[in-house]
Amino acid sequence: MAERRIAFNDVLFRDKVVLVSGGATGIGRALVWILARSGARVVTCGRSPDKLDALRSELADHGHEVLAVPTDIRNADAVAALFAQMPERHGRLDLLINNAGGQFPQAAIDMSANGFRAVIDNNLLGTWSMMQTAARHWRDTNTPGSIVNVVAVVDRGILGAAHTAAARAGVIYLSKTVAVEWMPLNIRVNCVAPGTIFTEGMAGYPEEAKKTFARSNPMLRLGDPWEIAEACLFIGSDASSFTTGEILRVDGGGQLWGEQWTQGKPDYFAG
Ligand SMILES: CCCCCCCCCCC/C=C/C(=O)SCCNC(=O)CCNC(=O)[C@H](O)C(C)(C)COP(=O)(O)OP(=O)(O)OC[C@H]1O[C@@H](n2cnc3c(N)ncnc32)[C@H](O)[C@@H]1OP(=O)(O)O
Ligand SMILES: NC(=O)C1=CN([C@@H]2O[C@H](COP(=O)(O)OP(=O)(O)OC[C@H]3O[C@@H](n4cnc5c(N)ncnc54)[C@H](OP(=O)(O)O)[C@@H]3O)[C@@H](O)[C@H]2O)C=CC1
Repeated sequence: MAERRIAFNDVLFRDKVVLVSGGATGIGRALVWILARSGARVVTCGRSPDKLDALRSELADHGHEVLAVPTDIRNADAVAALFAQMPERHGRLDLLINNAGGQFPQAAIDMSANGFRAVIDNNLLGTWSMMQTAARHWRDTNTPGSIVNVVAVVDRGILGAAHTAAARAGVIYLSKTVAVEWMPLNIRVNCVAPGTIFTEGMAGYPEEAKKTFARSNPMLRLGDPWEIAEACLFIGSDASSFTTGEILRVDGGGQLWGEQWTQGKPDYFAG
């Protein structure tokens, strides 16, 4: 990531302040790298201080300074404290990328109330807390802003992940709604929906399921975190200044052809 080619020039983000949630691993880590190398001042957060320390030192080894603040996006006080640090450190915020999230694969019929709630809390309520806090900051400082929410391709549901399908659909329709409500505040709100992307997050999925992930799209391969990061850069930046309320699917065509079973394909559908 220190060397990889970037599709955009290095002017787009020079001196912009960008907050990326969940930046220590996977797609978030690619985002932090690409933004830092594009000249942005990057702030990130996550629950694990150890993972954030590792990220910070990896970037520092290549001359990039990143502010990484342990924060659980489900905790409203922690989110407020995170946002309070930014003006102090960087003077402003230009772009928020809500990438933090996660779920576990399980048949909907077996989900406990608490398990379902945990995923809604993380992906819908946590993301909303970040969105609203950012919007209030931009309103109160009378400055423009841009939000990118990393969601998922929910058009055909997400088999074996009903909780996250519900949460991501919630984020998509929240985004469409506030894209209009917040336009008078000069805030754009868009979503990037990754297909199946090879990240650390895959560790929690059964081997049987993982063997089939490449067949979730007509390219017959997994996506790469960098491919999602570049899409976020495009839609979050001035390169897409006339775009708001949009969902950019980056899934190798998976919304058109392919199957994704997070728990493996049941016998009923086999053959
Ligand atoms: C986004 C769409 C993806 C679609 C699928 C794509 C398929 C291929 C993708 C492979 C690549 C990865 C995709 C990713 O999304 S990667 C991101 C994955 N990363 C993570 O999921 C990590 C973050 N996840 C979590 O932190 C947790 O899973 C979560 C937030 C959901 C819960 O955290 P919390 O700390 O609140 O959890 P608790 O331990 O307190 O448990 C709360 C209840 O949830 C139940 N639970 C938790 N884990 C499981 C499990 N593995 N199986 C069943 N139930 C689980 C837990 O039992 C609690 O409920 P109860 O009190 O009733 O027991
Ligand atoms: N990979 C894929 O195929 C797909 C991924 N996505 C979504 O893209 C995003 C990134 O996924 P990916 O990179 O694969 O997964 P990872 O698990 O690698 O990354 C998720 C990051 O979010 C952080 N995080 C999770 N919950 C919280 C929380 N409550 N507060 C703060 N940080 C949190 C994690 O750090 P920590 O555990 O330290 O908090 C972690 O660094 C997620 O929202 C994911 O669901 C969507 C579709 C497909």
